[in-house]
Amino acid sequence: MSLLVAWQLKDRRVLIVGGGEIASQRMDSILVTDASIAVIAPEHRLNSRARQLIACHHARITHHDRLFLGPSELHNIDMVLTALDDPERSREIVLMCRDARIPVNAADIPDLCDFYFGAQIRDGPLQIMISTNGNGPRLASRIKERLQRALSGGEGEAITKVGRLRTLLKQKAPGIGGDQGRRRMKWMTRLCNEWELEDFAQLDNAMMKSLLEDGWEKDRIPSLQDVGGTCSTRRYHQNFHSTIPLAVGFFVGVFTTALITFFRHRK
Ligand SMILES: C[C@@]1(CC(=O)O)c2cc3[nH]c(cc4nc(cc5[nH]c(cc(n2)[C@H]1CCC(=O)O)[C@@](C)(CC(=O)O)[C@@H]5CCC(=O)O)C(CC(=O)O)=C4CCC(=O)O)c(CCC(=O)O)c3CC(=O)O
Ligand SMILES: NC(=O)C1=CN([C@@H]2O[C@H](COP(=O)(O)OP(=O)(O)OC[C@H]3O[C@@H](n4cnc5c(N)ncnc54)[C@H](O)[C@@H]3O)[C@@H](O)[C@H]2O)C=CC1
Repeated sequence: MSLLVAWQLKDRRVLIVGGGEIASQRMDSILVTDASIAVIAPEHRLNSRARQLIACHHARITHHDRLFLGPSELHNIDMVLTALDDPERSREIVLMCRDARIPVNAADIPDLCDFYFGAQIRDGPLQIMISTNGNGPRLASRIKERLQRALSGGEGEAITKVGRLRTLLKQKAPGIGGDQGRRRMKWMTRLCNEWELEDFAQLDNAMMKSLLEDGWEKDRIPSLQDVGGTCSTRRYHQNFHSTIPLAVGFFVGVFTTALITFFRHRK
């Protein structure tokens, strides 16, 4: 099994060796982070996506038109990803990374990887990774599709707004730990538990202000309506869906009673 972490790559340099389909997928994944990227691969064997990414992100990606030379390529590199059609060379590069104590992923040699990629779902600050620890990559992809269907699509926006609210709250009630920190965490936890996830997406600056004034300052959790929001459609649908079986049961009951009464009267 692996340790699942969200790896921060700010101010880090990632080396991608190879320029084919898998290498271009790696570029996409690393571009989401704040790392700078070096790509070593012969120009004539870059696939169209790799070519496009290198052209569009010249401030982030530096392309070196050559085969991987040796350990000198690893100078000042924090992470290495190999995606080569040459397993022997890939293995050699992994061993060079081991010597240099640089974490490495080789797309074709799971046994030698320090970490794996996984199927990813992204929505704003929300990231979900599905790992099968090398057992079934295609199944990871199918599980991703299942999870995508279960999400509303509003989660990213809700998380962004909660992030902004937490920043405002920390400005209002600063400090790390202590009584203030405990009170802050307790209030945020209560708010996140009591509101529907989608409700947070509605928060604008004015609503955040009144949430902090009427909520945080009075040590209570106002409703979404209290701060000027409207009942979320998701909650409406959930309530609506849970009402359907009750309503059907009620009408079936009324109908059956009416039938019994009707036939009794006819006798
Ligand atoms: C160990 C790992 C190393 C790593 O790359 O980090 C690895 C290794 C290998 N994959 C191979 C094959 C395929 N990989 C995919 C797809 C994905 N592979 C991904 C990750 C990983 N692949 C890591 C483990 C992830 C885990 O935990 O399961 C995903 C999730 C993420 C990503 O690549 O970014 C991405 C789906 C992304 C998405 O759809 O969202 C497909 C299907 C397809 O292309 O649709 C196939 C063909 C069908 C099949 O084999 O299942 C082979 C060749 C096997 C052979 O020769 O037979 C090897 C090497 C080997 O196993 O020896
Ligand atoms: N992890 C995964 O999800 C998957 C991994 N793979 C494996 O990933 C590897 C790469 O696959 P693709 O991108 O489809 O291959 P590809 O054939 O499209 O690209 C290979 C690239 O490596 C470059 N290259 C080869 N030797 C090099 C060297 N010494 N220095 C620099 N660049 C070099 C080539 O110029 C080319 O750009 C394969 O070994 C394949 O088995 C394949 C499918 C899925």
